[in-house]
Amino acid sequence: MTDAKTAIDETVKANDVVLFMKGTKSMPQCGFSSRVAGVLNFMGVDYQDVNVLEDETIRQGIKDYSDWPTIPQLYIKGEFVGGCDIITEMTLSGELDGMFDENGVIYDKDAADKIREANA
Ligand SMILES: N[C@@H](CCC(=O)N[C@@H](CS)C(=O)NCC(=O)O)C(=O)O
Repeated sequence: MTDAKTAIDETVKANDVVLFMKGTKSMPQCGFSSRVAGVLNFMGVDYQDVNVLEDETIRQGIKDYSDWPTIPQLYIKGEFVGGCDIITEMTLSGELDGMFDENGVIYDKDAADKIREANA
């Protein structure tokens, strides 16, 4: 295993929810990352953010790890869930709530409903 793959593997296994993003959860540096972090922040999810702009090997490594060409990338319990488009759709459909429920991830259901109401 490469160093990057090992580091990614350890991170997604050690944290229930991980967002590989450009920038940080408090200061995203890309609109796509900002959107996903914004959803998770608004829903009060406790997640680990990984700023790929700080490490080129992680930036490339995460694309190889998931075989997905772009960032952001959200992982729940070690499994790749999706990027910005997928997470946006899953938020609006309620599928993300279901995935959090199934995996015991704590989040604010009212906040999730508010996002859906605002986008109805
Ligand atoms: N449609 C994508 C949008 C994300 C995207 O296009 N990301 C680009 C620009 S931030 C990217 O990661 N490019 C490769 C790179 O910058 O390493 C999604 O749903 O996540």
